[in-house]
Amino acid sequence: MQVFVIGAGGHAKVVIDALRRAGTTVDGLVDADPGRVGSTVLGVPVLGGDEALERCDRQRTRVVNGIGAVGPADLRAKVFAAYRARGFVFATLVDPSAVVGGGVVLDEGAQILAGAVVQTGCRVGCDAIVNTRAAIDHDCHVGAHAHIAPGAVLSGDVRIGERTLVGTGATVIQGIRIGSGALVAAGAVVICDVADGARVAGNPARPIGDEDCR
Ligand SMILES: CC(=O)SCCNC(=O)CCNC(=O)[C@H](O)C(C)(C)COP(=O)(O)OP(=O)(O)OC[C@H]1O[C@@H](n2cnc3c(N)ncnc32)[C@H](O)[C@@H]1OP(=O)(O)O
Repeated sequence: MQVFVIGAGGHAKVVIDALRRAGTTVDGLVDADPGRVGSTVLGVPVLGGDEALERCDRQRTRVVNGIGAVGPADLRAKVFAAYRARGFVFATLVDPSAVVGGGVVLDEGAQILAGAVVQTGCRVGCDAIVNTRAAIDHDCHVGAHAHIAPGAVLSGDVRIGERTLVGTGATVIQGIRIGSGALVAAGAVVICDVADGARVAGNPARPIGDEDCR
């Protein structure tokens, strides 16, 4: 099986490193920036733009999303959809230092990174990231393309909508529902539900901008 990482920035670097720890060789990177073609990331060559993989046998190729997200993950989701439409399959990635409980469901392309903990009964949606040392307790559902950033904590039975960012070091108490395309700021403590598209920050988390925290 050949493995290619999409993107050649910081998240791609972390993903390559995790894949190697898991015993997987990365054959190349693709990146939309023509200026990066011919360069290397951790010794892995940037082969070209999206067209670079066109002739790959889809059955013998896996791709890994190396595009990070510091807000709602619109670009990451768009790239995932475009590659799926071209017949590519995304590899699911679990860093060997992560703990994944019994019965956890990881959908296609989910990424569980170094030191993360995903407790029993959780589901991590397509292309979602559980980043470095994030902790997700029992029975949480993380939506497709959502990003649980480094050190964030979800207590039990939390729901996170698609493309939502739960920022670095944020804490979400048990049973909370956070909508799609939302943003929880770094360090926030979320004690009430958050609407689709809302941005919240602080302890307790309150809206920044015009959105409601219900
Ligand atoms: C491996 C990796 O690197 S993964 C990366 C993960 N990254 C993150 O988690 C970053 C999450 N982003 C944040 O927390 C950002 O600060 C954001 C998105 C919430 C705000 O960013 P911006 O849109 O640029 O807003 P801005 O910095 O102008 O702040 C707007 C207001 O919110 C406040 N604010 C911003 N961030 C926070 C925060 N984390 N906690 C509390 N208040 C905050 C600001 O003080 C400001 O308040 P004011 O209007 O009273 O002055």
